[in-house]
Amino acid sequence: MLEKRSLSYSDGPVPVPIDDVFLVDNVQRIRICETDEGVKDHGVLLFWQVKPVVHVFQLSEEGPCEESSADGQLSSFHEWILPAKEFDGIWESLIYEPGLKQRLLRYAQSALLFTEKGVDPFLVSWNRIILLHGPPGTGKTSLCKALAQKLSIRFNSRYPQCQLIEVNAHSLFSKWFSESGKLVARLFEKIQEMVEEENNLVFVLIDEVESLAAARKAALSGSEPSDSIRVVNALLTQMDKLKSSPNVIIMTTSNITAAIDVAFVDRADIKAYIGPPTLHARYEILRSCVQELMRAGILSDTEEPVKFTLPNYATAQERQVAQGPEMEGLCKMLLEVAETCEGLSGRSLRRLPFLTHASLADAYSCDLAKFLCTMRDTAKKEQTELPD
Ligand SMILES: Nc1ncnc2c1ncn2[C@@H]1O[C@H](COP(=O)(O)OP(=O)(O)OP(=O)(O)O)[C@@H](O)[C@H]1O
Repeated sequence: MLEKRSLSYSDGPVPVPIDDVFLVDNVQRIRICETDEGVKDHGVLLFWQVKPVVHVFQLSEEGPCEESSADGQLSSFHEWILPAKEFDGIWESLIYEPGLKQRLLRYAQSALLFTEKGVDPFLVSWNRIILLHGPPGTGKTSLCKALAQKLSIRFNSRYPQCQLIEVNAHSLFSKWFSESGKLVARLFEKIQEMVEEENNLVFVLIDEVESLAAARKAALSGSEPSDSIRVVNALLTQMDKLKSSPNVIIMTTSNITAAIDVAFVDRADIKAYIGPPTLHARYEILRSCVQELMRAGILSDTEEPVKFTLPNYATAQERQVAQGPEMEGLCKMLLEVAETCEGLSGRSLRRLPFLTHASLADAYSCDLAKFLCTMRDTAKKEQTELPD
């Protein structure tokens, strides 16, 4: 398709060409990604200057498989077959400062490549452990899932099967430590089983990893039974054991870095701070929300969904909006809302358009300018409710 049609492409979806029967019959959608890096200053590369890499995949619709303990009380982990339908589109929906997502992706790719090529770990060491930390609601868990999904697609010729095991550390260390020991053992037995199959790529996501530290500290202060410390140690040892398996990547998240077990932080190769969204990210997050409300026909006076696209941050910032003064006004308002939202998390931003809509007097007819005005007021209200 790329060779036949002489068109230029940028990152984003490409409609499946209706004149290509084979594609129409077999392909649901096509997306171009990561062209930005090779192209400087909005330049265009010719076809012979690029080497396109095509990944074809089918999403699994199986859903999560839940593992609960013998008494059925605690659910210790969820298992997903990747690429999963549920994680489709998360990568694109997460907006951070330029380069962050790429850095994580490249790191994981290098880690898998080093193992694949048999680099001696005594000479060059790497751990395949990622730690994302930062305030709540900044998309850490989603980013881990999106990264796993992306890698499962990128590496599907080497690893035709891919799984994500999502463990909630808090549930592992919650109440009964004697029970926790068994949970950890069972969990890692299961992971080990998967890892032994060399065509399997396994991602282990441990959320709220700071509860490890809490458990160890409580044990040291004597307020918890001493086997809690054994549980933490067991987990660390098991993680070390997994290190020798080439086909596993451990991803962890935490809301507070200071509290994470030092022994653990040290093991992580990449420690990325995921902070509250910058102005650029806030504008883009809100723009994608507004765009979706227009697509769904919620933001329009007429029955027809609105078809125009709001300009991106760079264009809005430079005030070079080509579509005329009305659009320039809308951009300015959206920028103002984004400025007002300073300090709000990505999660609150994605909720803001909903709260705005709920506070409208007439929910069935709302034009964009009025909506943006109300959104600014709602954002101010949300701001005042932020903790100090
Ligand atoms: N930078 C961002 N860009 C786009 N959406 C975001 C961003 N940050 C957060 N979100 C939205 O917030 C939601 C919550 O994210 P997620 O649960 O992954 O955050 P978290 O950092 O793991 O939170 P917590 O620490 O409270 O578990 C996501 O589904 C996403 O829609």
